[in-house]
Amino acid sequence: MLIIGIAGGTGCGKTTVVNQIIDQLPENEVGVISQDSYYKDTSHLSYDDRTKINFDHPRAIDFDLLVSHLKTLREGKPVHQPVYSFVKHNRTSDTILTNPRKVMIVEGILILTHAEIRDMFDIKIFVHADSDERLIRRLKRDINERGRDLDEVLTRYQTTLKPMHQQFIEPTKEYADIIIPNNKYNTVAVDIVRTIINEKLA
Ligand SMILES: Nc1ncnc2c1ncn2[C@@H]1O[C@H](COP(=O)(O)OP(=O)(O)O)[C@@H](O)[C@H]1O
Ligand SMILES: O=c1ccn([C@@H]2O[C@H](COP(=O)(O)O)[C@@H](O)[C@H]2O)c(=O)[nH]1
Repeated sequence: MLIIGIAGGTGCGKTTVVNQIIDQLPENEVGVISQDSYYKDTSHLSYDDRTKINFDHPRAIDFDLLVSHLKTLREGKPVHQPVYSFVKHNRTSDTILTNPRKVMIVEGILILTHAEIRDMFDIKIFVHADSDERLIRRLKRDINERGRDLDEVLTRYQTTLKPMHQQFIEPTKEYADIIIPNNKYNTVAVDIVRTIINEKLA
């Protein structure tokens, strides 16, 4: 199994890059794990308390479960990947049966902060977009798709997104084997990663 980790700050385009990579690959050969699925279960908190969580700090992630799922997949066994609701700020009661594939892509803002997970990756990729570009994309996406308003996104950006990015996410760029500049759509970089995957699948 080839495991590829794709990190980068919120709005840099990780999900988009992953979708572009897998779009032209055989469905049953490549699997995707999203770090967002592994936000800790916070059902014991009220909605109001959940909105106050710092979702950009590594402690918000259930890394133990993510490590255990990656190990299970590497052993050739399926896992039940949790499903997360950004609207409710919580895990749902659903899971997605995720089967082991020849190539597994793991994507998320904080995946390169965790040494054990980092060591499981055969290839580490960091997607870069400038912070103003990321903020604009995040604003549009969170208002259109995640039930937020302008004030919520800007306040969260100032209080947690920006400081957590500087403290935890940006420093992990140094672990990357490949850095993808993504201020604009980068089809060349996507093609290169797909070529590497195709070699593994051949
Ligand atoms: N290169 C790009 N140029 C312009 N918009 C982009 C680009 N990549 C992604 N987007 C848009 O920005 C938003 C955030 O992208 P997404 O892939 O969800 O980022 P991430 O997963 O890193 O948070 C989405 O609405 C997406 O369509
Ligand atoms: O309930 C939640 C959980 C997380 N977030 C934000 O999501 C991003 C990470 O997802 P990307 O797709 O990489 O943007 C992170 O910055 C959290 O702040 C949230 O808004 N609500």
